[in-house]
Amino acid sequence: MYLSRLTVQSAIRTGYIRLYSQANGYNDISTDSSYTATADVRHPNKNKLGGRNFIDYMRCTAIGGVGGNGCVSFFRDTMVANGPPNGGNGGNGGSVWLEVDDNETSLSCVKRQLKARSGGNGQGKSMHGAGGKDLTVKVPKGTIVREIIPEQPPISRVSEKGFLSALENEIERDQREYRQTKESWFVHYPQWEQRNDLSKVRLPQEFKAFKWELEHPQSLHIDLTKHGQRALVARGGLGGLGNPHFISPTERQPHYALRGLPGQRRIIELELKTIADVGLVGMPNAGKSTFLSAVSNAHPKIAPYPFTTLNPYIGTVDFRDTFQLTIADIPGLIPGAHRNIGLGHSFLRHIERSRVLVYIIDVSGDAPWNDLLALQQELDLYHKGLSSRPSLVIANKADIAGQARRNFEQWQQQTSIPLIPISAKFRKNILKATHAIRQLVDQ
Ligand SMILES: Nc1nc2c(ncn2[C@@H]2O[C@H](COP(=O)(O)OP(=O)(O)OP(=O)(O)O)[C@@H](O)[C@H]2O)c(=O)[nH]1
Ligand SMILES: [Mg+2]
Repeated sequence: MYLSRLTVQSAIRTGYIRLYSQANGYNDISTDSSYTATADVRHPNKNKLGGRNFIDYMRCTAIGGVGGNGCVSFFRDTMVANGPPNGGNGGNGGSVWLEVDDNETSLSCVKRQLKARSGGNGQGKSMHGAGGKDLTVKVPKGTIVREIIPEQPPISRVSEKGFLSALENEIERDQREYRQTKESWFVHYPQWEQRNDLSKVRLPQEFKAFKWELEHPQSLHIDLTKHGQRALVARGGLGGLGNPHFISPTERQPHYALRGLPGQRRIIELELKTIADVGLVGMPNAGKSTFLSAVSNAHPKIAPYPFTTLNPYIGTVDFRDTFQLTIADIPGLIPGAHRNIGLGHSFLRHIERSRVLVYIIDVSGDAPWNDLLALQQELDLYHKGLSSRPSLVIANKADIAGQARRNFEQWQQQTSIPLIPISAKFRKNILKATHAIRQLVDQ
């Protein structure tokens, strides 16, 4: 059966694949080798598939709030014409945090730009500015945060010949730039820009340290794995200092104050790699979602056409002795998934961290053992050695008389991997399957 790229894409998106498949024998899709050989079904952005908003990878910019400026002000009263300085300090800018929340399942709520609030400016009468509010963004458990370091500008090259003079020029330019930037760190009293001499003013140590931190950022790589875990992704800028801070024996009435510093700015990459004890792997239509809904509290969509499940579902299995297991159901895999056929294999990241893999195979199909080999091959092509994780095979649809039993008996004789026949639809032999899975997880 040949399915053109457009037909399948639009059919999946609009749900028409059900009609299309019913007319063409949809059950053959997962096992028909011509399907895998000829179909070139690509999804440029699987996240947008079907209008769903499940997102497991994104890039965003985190920007800490700007610190408020310090204030230049002097005490004034009816009897005091030139009182002492009393400008308040600026408030610190807010920081951007990521926090794990178990109720989140996708990165779809994370905005492209995460910006915290700025600090308030200082005011006269020693009134300090308010601190900017932090921005806390909720992310699902299993989110990995990495920083993307922008490309550095090329280092200037100095020719061998005029080496010393070129070096001198460069140092002079650096000093000029430093003076200019130092000027820009201060606010002046009105019409005092020319009169203020900032050459001898020393910057506070914490400002220098913060500036150094801004210019030499530590790269970020955090794995958020526990509920409530927080990660600081962009620090808010420091608030500026009011003019009383600059009083010295030689300068009793400073007419300048320090500006607030900008917050950290980072481009970060968020990747969600779901954390579940068990990952379900299988061809489309094998009954993965039916199995998950039979054993757990999850209710994924179940339908008799391939690629019903388009994003991972996590279910929790409760045992009588309060033991709990989490199981991840992911979209079906087909041979060639590593070449982006079907839904591709990018969603395999959601079972990459599972300790145990459970293959759900439709035992009523032709040569189900070939399905297992194809799945293992795809797993290894995604991540070498992934298929050697502890695993077992659930031979589903054992209720289909005749073919299922013949296949199962033949298969059992030729394999060493544990095979458990079940009927997920009719809830048969489910307990045996869950206990076998638990044993594997316990090991
Ligand atoms: N007869 C029988 N049918 C089953 C059994 N388990 C699942 N089915 C049917 O198989 C079809 C596909 O089931 P799903 O659970 O959606 O399959 P899936 O593996 O999640 O499929 P995708 O999400 O598309 O990868 C549905 O019509 C189910 O009713 C079973 O044990 N016996
Ligand atoms: Mg499914």
